[in-house]
Amino acid sequence: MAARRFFRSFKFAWSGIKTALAGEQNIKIHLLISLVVLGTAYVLDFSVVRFAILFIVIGVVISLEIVNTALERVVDLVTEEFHPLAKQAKDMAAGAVLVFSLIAVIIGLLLFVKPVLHYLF
Ligand SMILES: Nc1ncnc2c1ncn2[C@@H]1O[C@H](COP(=O)(O)OP(=O)(O)OP(=O)(O)O)[C@@H](O)[C@H]1O
Repeated sequence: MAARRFFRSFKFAWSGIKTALAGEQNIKIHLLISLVVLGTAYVLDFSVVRFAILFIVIGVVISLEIVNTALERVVDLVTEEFHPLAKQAKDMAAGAVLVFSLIAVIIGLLLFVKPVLHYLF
């Protein structure tokens, strides 16, 4: 019973990921960039710890994008009229994505600048 409930929840979660991917260009772009970043890390012979950091950052960025998309859907469900609270909710969710995206860029620079320079020169 518990296992069946777990697999049902997993199916719904997987369906949510597919819906977000189908409807959101941003998430597709994030996935593409993530693959390029992981490929580059492989070429640069990154350590396990560096790969783990990359996976955490990629996971958080994509998860935040999905939560942001879910929140946009809920706001649109509540009102299609202009409402200051709808604006605040959407803008704050977008702000959360932006905050972590900036952190991700800083982490990326910290991880990649030295190895890339070492690889090139
Ligand atoms: N019902 C609303 N009332 C007031 N402002 C809104 C409303 N819906 C959207 N907005 C404003 O317009 C902006 C764009 O809204 P939209 O729904 O297109 O989201 P988006 O951030 O562009 O999403 P997407 O990632 O799908 O492009 C929001 O960030 C918000 O500032």
